[in-house]
Amino acid sequence: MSEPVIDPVPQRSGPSVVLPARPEPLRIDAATTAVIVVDMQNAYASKGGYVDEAGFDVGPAAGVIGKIAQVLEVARGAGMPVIFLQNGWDAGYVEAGTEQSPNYHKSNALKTMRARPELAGKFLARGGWDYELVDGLAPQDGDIRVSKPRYSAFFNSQLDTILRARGIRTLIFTGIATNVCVESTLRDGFHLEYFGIVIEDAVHHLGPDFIREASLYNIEKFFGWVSSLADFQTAVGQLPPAV
Ligand SMILES: NC(=O)N/C=C\C(=O)O
Repeated sequence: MSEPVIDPVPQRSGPSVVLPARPEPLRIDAATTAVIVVDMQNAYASKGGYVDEAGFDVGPAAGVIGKIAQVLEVARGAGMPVIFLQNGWDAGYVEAGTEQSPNYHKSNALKTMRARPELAGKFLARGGWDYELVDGLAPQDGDIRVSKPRYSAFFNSQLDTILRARGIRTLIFTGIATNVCVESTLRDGFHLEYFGIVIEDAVHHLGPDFIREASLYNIEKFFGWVSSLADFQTAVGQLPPAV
């Protein structure tokens, strides 16, 4: 490996490994790195969920569930914190905003429910099936769940506090959608001094395929790094098992 290895925590004390990534490899460890599972909810990954009803292709999302499960297996084995994000609002949609909020006008969930009144209250409401995490990615003891009312998990949520309180500096991103909530959260994390690494085969985009390439280019060139499931498994598998 010829590139210089970027080390977010040069003063770290415990064992660490080098994770191959684009444009450079990074040194990571279980104490200062967390896996972020972005919005793996029925809304985004299940037939009959919000994005399916809104006309997006939810089919490929199913394949991402298995990839994310493999990321979580090796991460948990090394004692790396796992944080599940869930996007949505209270059942009365107060948190979704009024016509004075851009969310009211841009959320495809809200627009679809307004256009199809029979779906009112069905999408992204806490307590409902659409808001819940998919069956194939049930949180385990010790995992952390963070709710968020907008695309970026660094606004109006506890994520930044939870990460700082644990000394987390590097975030491993998985989930849906590459080009919306994944990229939004990784970009805001960049501005908050977090090192963001997206696992390119453990994320799925919303929209045409070119938007996936565009989002990964953006992340690689300007906001973070891009790695793969296989490289993550190989690297993190070299860390000592969690006690
Ligand atoms: N999780 C996401 O990337 N969501 C994208 C759109 C939406 O929530 O309306």
